[in-house]
Amino acid sequence: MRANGVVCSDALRLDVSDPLGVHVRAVAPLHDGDLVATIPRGACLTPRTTGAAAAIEAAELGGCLALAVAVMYERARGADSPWDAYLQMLPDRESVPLVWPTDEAECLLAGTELDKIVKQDREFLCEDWTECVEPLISSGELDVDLDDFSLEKYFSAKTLVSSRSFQIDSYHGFGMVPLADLFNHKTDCEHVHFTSASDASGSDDDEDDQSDASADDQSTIENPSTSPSGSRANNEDLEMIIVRDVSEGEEVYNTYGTMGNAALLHRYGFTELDNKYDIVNIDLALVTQWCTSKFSSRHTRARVSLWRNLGYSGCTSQDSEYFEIAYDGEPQLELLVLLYIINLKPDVYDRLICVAHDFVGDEEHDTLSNVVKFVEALSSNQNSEVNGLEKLPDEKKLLLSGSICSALLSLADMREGLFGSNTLEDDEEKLQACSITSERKLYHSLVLRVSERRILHRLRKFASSGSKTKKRKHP
Ligand SMILES: C[S@@+](CC[C@H](N)C(=O)[O-])C[C@H]1O[C@@H](n2cnc3c(N)ncnc32)[C@H](O)[C@@H]1O
Repeated sequence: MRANGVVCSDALRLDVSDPLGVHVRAVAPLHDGDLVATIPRGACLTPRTTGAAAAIEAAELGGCLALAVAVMYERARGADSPWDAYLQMLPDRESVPLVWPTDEAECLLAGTELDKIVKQDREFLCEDWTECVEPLISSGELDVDLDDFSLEKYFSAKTLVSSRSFQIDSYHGFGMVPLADLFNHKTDCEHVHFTSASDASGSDDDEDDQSDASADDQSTIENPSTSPSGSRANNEDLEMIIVRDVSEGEEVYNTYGTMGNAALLHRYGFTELDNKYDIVNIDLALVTQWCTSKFSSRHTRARVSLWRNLGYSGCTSQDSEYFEIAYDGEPQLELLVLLYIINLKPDVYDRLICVAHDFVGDEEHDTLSNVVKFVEALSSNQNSEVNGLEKLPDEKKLLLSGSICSALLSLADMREGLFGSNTLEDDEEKLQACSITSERKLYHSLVLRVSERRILHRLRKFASSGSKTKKRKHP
């Protein structure tokens, strides 16, 4: 296999028999360390290598937006494009939720981590198109037809960029890499790595690209050595190297990173059953909603404020703040601390706010240790608990009082309520009956729903076991 200077080992074969997409297979056994492909950087389609490079630079387009414009431009050039043969091999678009019919996406993703994100992506991409793409084409600088750069074509190009681009190096930024993008993904079991002999890949373009539908965990080329970001091109070829033995006939997998199902579906349009990197999030807004249903709004505001003054916060993205629940159902420590503070008795809370500032330590667990010790010392049942606190073997266990566990159970119910009125078992049955080939969108959205609901189930188990093993009256 040779094209545009791309060289690929004869030991690899492209299997195109699957309607769901191509697979790369080994024709002969491959061994750890084998070099299976070299790809000149100039063969990659990037904002620097495209014929539209000057216009893209003049318009100051960056990151994935610039790459999507490059893809649309080279597609519009047809046979005149040096990437014509490569582009002809690509699907028109990847079936990621961004391009699912709006009603269908809304219905299939309801309650999942992608529910809000996909709606936001659409809004941001429409803004990008109106503010950047349309003016660039209307300026006439590229001498192309606006139809080739329509909003629909922009969305399609974005799906290819999200599912097939790599961050090449600091000079090229994101690019489409022929051949390297033929390998499918397998979590933690990949056979091949994409590497460059040198140069830094640390472009910060993606940080500027707020509208990127997939800025999470962008595929990056591994660099054994790194050098400071530069503005000149590195001419060394990119390489694909075997990192795990492959038997003859076996599919050769790459890895797109360690991603949960929401990220995989968002960016690539597929999911994996039992993906240990799955998480489900609980928004801070849901916690405050629960809190105001039990206490007053004033109580809620004051307790969140104390939690913040102690140096805590949730994870943030776009305009939301949230807490992660891990695959095994364990909640993020910050959520437990917030629930702990919410549940403090008024007199304990009043004493704590006076000294909170002094309790903020360099390490998260120092702050927690200080707070818990202080609260325990004020509590009537201090004897049995204070001794155990000296070593702080596990901060999370310390926080699992009956009231916090019951708060977690309520939050699990509220989060589950976002999925609608059917049950996890209903979704599991639907998934069993669903075809991955003919009902692809339904299948992957059900895997996502089931994965997230199983985590909530494990959160309930976590909370129930916590409240059983630790019958404490405090706080
Ligand atoms: C970089 S391309 C890989 C090559 C691709 N199979 C093709 O047909 O050209 C990424 C796309 O391949 C598909 N894909 C990759 N890994 C997959 C997997 N483990 N299960 C299902 N689809 C996968 C998804 O459609 C994804 O968007």
